[in-house]
Amino acid sequence: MVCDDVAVVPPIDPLAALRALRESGARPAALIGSWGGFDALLAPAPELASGRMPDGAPWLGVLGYPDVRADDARLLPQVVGGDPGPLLRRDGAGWHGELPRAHGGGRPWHATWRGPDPAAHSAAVHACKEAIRAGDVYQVNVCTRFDGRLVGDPLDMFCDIVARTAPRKSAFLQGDWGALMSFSPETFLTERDGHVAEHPIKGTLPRSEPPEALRASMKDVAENVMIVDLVRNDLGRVARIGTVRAPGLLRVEAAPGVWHLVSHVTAELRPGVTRDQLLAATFPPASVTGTPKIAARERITQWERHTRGSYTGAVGIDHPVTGLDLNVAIRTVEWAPGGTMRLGVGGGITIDSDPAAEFQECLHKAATIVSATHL
Ligand SMILES: C=C(O[C@@H]1C=C(C(=O)O)C=C[C@H]1O)C(=O)O
Repeated sequence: MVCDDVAVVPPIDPLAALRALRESGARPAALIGSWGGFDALLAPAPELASGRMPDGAPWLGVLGYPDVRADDARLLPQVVGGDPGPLLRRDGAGWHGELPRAHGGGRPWHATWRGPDPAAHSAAVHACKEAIRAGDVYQVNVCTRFDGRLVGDPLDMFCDIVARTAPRKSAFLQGDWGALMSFSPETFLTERDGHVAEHPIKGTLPRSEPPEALRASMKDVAENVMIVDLVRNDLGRVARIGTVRAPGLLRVEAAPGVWHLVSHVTAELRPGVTRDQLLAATFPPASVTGTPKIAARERITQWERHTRGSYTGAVGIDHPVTGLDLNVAIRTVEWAPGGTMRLGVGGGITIDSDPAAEFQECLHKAATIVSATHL
């Protein structure tokens, strides 16, 4: 195609399209990777408001982790969502919807991060192992946090990190309340025509290790299977009897910087189950809480030093063209106007956990985000 100074070619790369939408003055949202049968969904001007949950109408947004520590306030509202409006969608056949005609270039940004406190994390891991020994819990996902500052527009940080790392389920949301940059590899929950699925991840090794080592690790396999059982239990509360299945167990998949073990659990919803009931049965996600779930959530609030915020909640969409499709909001950066950022990291703790190795695993999970600079 021939371009001159004035001719403008519609961008076909979703990240270029996202940047072009910014030039039009709107505050676009984006879901990029694998979402409801599409590899990119762009909402040029979504109507996002604090507190709006999925209720069966078209919805795009974030559901933050519900629990808070009394001494650590949230950075962003717990729930932000609303009507995505017209969606630009890209699949194997190309784009559906009219792409912006503007050209959207990148702008420089600079992020600085302070890492989590190893001693506090280690204390939480020890407390967890004691609780497992006492028979209170079997596994708890124990988390900590990086704190950061961004000079620049979070949209540019999001685009550069997605371009470099291609997470399976990345998402970008923004508003007066702040912004969310989600670089998640994990699908939490999908639903379409009564078919429901969860794809829990549990088991992690850095990409420098051979992937076979993950399937050979008793600890990682046990961690995953415990969470599959919890997911089966969660879905069983809203599924037709006899329909909960685990058709794929312990598959090794590549994610930015790490290998993961991924399992797949499916079910048929009982007729009449509402979005509210489905989320009440399954949210917050099994893989980022622990088992038994209620006990694990109580312990998390005692042992972790930080309110998780959006981290370990879910980001996604509920729409006639995609069905319900939510990620687990891990590898997810919260940004508040002014530049403060938070990035939670954590992992499943079992009786076999070594505190130092668990801390190292947190660093591996964060590495592709906290080491990123403007390209
Ligand atoms: C909690 C995180 O990840 C979760 C814990 C995992 C593990 O323990 O192996 C793997 C994927 C996630 O379900 C995180 O990335 O912060």
